[in-house]
Amino acid sequence: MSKRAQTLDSFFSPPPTKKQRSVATLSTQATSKHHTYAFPVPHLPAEIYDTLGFAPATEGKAINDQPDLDLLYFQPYVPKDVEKDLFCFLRQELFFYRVQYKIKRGPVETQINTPRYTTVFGVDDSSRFAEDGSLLDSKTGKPIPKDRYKCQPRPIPQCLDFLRQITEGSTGETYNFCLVNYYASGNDSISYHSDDERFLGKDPAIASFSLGAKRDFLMKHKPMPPSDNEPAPEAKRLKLPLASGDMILMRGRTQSNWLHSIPKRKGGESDRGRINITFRKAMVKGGTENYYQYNVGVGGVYQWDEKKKEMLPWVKPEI
Ligand SMILES: O=C(O)CCC(=O)C(=O)O
Ligand SMILES: [Fe+2]
Repeated sequence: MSKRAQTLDSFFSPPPTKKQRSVATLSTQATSKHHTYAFPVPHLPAEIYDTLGFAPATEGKAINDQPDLDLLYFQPYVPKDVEKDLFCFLRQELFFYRVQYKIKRGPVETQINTPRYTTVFGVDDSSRFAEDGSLLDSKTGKPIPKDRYKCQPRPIPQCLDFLRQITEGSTGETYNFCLVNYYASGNDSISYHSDDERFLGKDPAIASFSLGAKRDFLMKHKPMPPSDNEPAPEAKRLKLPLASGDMILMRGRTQSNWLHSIPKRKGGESDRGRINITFRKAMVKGGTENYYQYNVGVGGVYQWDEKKKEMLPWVKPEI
C-alpha cells in the first residue's frame, strides 16, 4: 500500500463510537501523560472531538499564481461551531515557554527574546515513541541509545495528535512534529523567515492552523538575482488575513523561495490572543534538537490564567 493510501485509510476509518468514547471520557478525565510534560494534557472533550471529525469544513483553494508559490488555503479548515472551543481548550491546557537564547555574530553576542509563547511536541523520523512513551529506533524497533538526543523529545498529546491525523488525511502528507505559537497581543510576532532547514528535507510541506484573533500573514519572494542586462524582477508580496479555523498548507518550492511573517499590530483584535499550530516532518535528529532548543529552551513554564486572562508563570504544586 502506498503511504498516501495508508494515510487516507486511517483518515476515513471511523472514530470511536459515542458509546465507546463516553466510557473513557465520562468515568475519568482522560489525559495524555509523559515524564517530559510540565503537567498532564487532557484529551479533547467529546463535543470538540466529534465536530473536529467533520474537518476540513471547506475545500482548500490553491494559490499558485506567483513564481515558486504553492499554497492550499482552507477558509476555514476547522468547523465554525468548534473553532472557539478548540482555541480556549488549547490555550488553557497546554504548557508554554517564552524562550530566550544568545546568538553570536563574530565577536558580538546578542540576547534574543522570542516575541511570542511557544511549545513543541514530536520526534524526527529516526525515532518513534512506543506505547509506554519510551523512544525506539525507527529502523530496529529497539530502544534508542541514551545519548541520541541532548533534548528530551515529547510525544504529541492526543488533543493535537487527532488534528495531525486528520491533517495527514486531507493533505496526503505525513507529519511527526507539532509546533505551537501563542501570540498574546499585537506586540507578539514572528519575523520574516522560511522553514527550509535541511533537516526537513527538500520541498517540505507545512500545515499551519490559525485559532483565535485574526492576524495578517505576510509573504514575500526571496530576492531574485538579476538576469543578463535586466534588473532584479519585482518581488511579489501577499497579505493573507488568517482567521480563526483557517489552515494554510505551504508546499513544493514555497519554503525555498518565499519568506513569511506575522508582523506586530497596534489595536484591533490582536489583543484577544492567537494560537498557531504547525505540523511538519523532520527527517533527522538535528531537527529534533533544533525544535526543542528554540521552542522549549531552558526557562520556566507558563500556563493560561482564566481569571486574570493572561499567561502566568506556572509553579509546580507541592505534593
Ligand atoms: O503564526 C503563524 O501563522 C506562522 C508561524 C510560523 O511561521 C512558524 O512557526 O514557523
Ligand atoms: Fe514559519
